[in-house]
Amino acid sequence: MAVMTAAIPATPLLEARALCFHRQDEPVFGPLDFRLDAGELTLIEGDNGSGKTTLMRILTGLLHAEEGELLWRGEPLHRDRCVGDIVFLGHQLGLKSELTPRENLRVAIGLHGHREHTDIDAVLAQVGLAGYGDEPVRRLSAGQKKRAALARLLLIPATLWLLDEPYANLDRTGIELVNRLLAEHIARGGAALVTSHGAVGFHGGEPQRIRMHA
Ligand SMILES: Nc1ncnc2c1ncn2[C@@H]1O[C@H](COP(=O)(O)OP(=O)(O)OP(=O)(O)O)[C@@H](O)[C@H]1O
Repeated sequence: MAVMTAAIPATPLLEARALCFHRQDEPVFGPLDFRLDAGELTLIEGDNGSGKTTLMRILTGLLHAEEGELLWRGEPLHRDRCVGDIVFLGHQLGLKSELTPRENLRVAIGLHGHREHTDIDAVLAQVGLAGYGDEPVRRLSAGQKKRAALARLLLIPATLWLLDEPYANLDRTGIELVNRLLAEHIARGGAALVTSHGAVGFHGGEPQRIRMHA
């Protein structure tokens, strides 16, 4: 006799259920529902001011959404529980301008851990900063600073990348670099939420989309 077994849906990496955010009682966005699984890339789309950066800040624990649920691996998302597992690259790149890229990367590894089989020199070369590792960050161009921030993504073992306008300030090879890094991250079972006002030339198939509106 054949035994029928119902498929049990796997717990998503990240799930939002009826998530809403208000400022001074004015809605910024929501209710928002989405799920993100390992090996998936999702684009967050919306007009200026629709709440994309706000959502990213909520996901990193910098802001709190009073309404709705946010689950990380099936449990309420708390910053302490996902330190090192979620990394945010926003408009502020999180680099100390007096330190060199190499020193900044050492700090990042010290705070968030070190991904296996990676080293700083190889990663600097990968992002096009070979020869700039020992320059203070303040002497780098905007695009070079962005590349130094992208290098951090490669060195720490985070599963979820939150990238807010990752293509800003990058030239054509930099844009290709972001697309390649995303494709590799997704292929090794990582996940990414990405905002962009430009077209995203992601190589790993058609991404999911979240549309933000108040
Ligand atoms: N620090 C703040 N204090 C008060 N209101 C803010 C603050 N930051 C953002 N807002 C407001 O929250 C709303 C959402 O802003 P947010 O930066 O999340 O939008 P966004 O979709 O990322 O916009 P953009 O596409 O322009 O980057 C906007 O109306 C904005 O004015």
